[in-house]
Amino acid sequence: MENIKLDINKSLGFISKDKLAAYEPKVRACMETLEKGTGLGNDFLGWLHLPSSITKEHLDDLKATAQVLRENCEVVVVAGIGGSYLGARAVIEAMSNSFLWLQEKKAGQPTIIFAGHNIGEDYLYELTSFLKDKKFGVINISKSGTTTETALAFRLLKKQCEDQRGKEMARKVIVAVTDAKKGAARVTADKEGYKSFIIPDNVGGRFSVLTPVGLLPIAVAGIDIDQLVEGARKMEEVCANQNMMENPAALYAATRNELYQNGKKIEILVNFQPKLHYFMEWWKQLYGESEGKDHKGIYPSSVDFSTDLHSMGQWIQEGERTIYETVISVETPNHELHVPSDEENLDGLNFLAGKRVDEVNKMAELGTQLAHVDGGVPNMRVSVPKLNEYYLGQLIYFFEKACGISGYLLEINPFNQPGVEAYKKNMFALLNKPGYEEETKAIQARLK
Ligand SMILES: O=P(O)(O)OC[C@H]1O[C@H](O)[C@H](O)[C@@H](O)[C@@H]1O
Repeated sequence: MENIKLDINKSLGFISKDKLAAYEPKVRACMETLEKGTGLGNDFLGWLHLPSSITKEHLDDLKATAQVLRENCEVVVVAGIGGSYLGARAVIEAMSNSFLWLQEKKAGQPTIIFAGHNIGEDYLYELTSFLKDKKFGVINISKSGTTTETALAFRLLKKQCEDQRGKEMARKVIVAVTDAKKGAARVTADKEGYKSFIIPDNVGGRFSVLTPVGLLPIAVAGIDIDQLVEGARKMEEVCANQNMMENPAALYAATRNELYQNGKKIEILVNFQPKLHYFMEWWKQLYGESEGKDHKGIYPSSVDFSTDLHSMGQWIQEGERTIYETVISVETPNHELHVPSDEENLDGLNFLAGKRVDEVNKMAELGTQLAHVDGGVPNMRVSVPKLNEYYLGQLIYFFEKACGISGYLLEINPFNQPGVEAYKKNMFALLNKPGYEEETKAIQARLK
């Protein structure tokens, strides 16, 4: 079977080949640091050999729990934020029919809804109203078990589920994914007797999609988690290659760092398949939280093409030249659709008649690549044979491994996120959270 492939040719006009080649020993050293666990953040390396260490028993346990939710729920609400929801959402949206939510519901195929990733009162009001006559379940996902957004949504959902379905059924259809010992989510799960899964200590949120954080909701959505893990396993093998040119993660890490050294401060991840929108969101957290430190780091951004060519295309073509693009290109769509011919040709589209829609999309992709490279935007391309679980698994591991290497190349700790606490501290102080009395006083004084 083929693998995903990285093509950096269209970046080489912007960086020196020799300088890129000089990354080989550095990249190898970063890979060794990861393997030996001798670098910064080395207590968060559980993701590195995660795919190859997942057992069949673990997958069976996840699938059995998913089945309980599938059999007993019309709707399953996945409560989580950041790394505790983006991976699941990325895979579920990539693998689901775009119009699933409008289709007639099938028994045993619950609708998946996400919550706990915002504090929008209208969002939560509308969600709880929608759930009023629904047989729903909840997967409460939080590594720390104390994240305000998620805890707040879960408080509402738990009560509603118990009120509507009774304590006993609620116990069956509420599942927790959290730390083994710490946090309020663990305390609640143990006290209420919920089925729970553990997020390993050494896997940070943004690297946790292949733990129950991602695997459970993905399995509930009816998506093949065996294949997802299988694809990741394959990439774990491919990305262990010491030869930089044969290791896509190493090559991607080296190329983006050399682009960065040449003033390309912003990476735009591009898709030409709207189903990949949330995959980009997952990727943004992975790279943004990992690399944005010590006043360094490429800013990860994303666009959905061709949609955003009609909104952001101008900026990308002619704006400040601090950007480069990484395109995720799906080689073959899962369905076939041809452009019909029309005798009258009123719309003038007969030049496309008989072509597959994807042929038009691919020419948009090629035309965009040529235009943007001409406009001074370096381009990398990750080609994906098909949009399926196996290749999504490959993509996930490829980007994770590259992120670890890239962070070490940048000489930061890619596995912590101290900056995220700043807003939380202020919010807790403003809300008079017990334990924040001093901060409350200080912040009130600032606001006078
Ligand atoms: O899983 P949780 O502990 O609820 O955390 C959810 C998310 O929020 C935090 O603020 C972190 O910045 C993220 O890395 C994390 O993924």
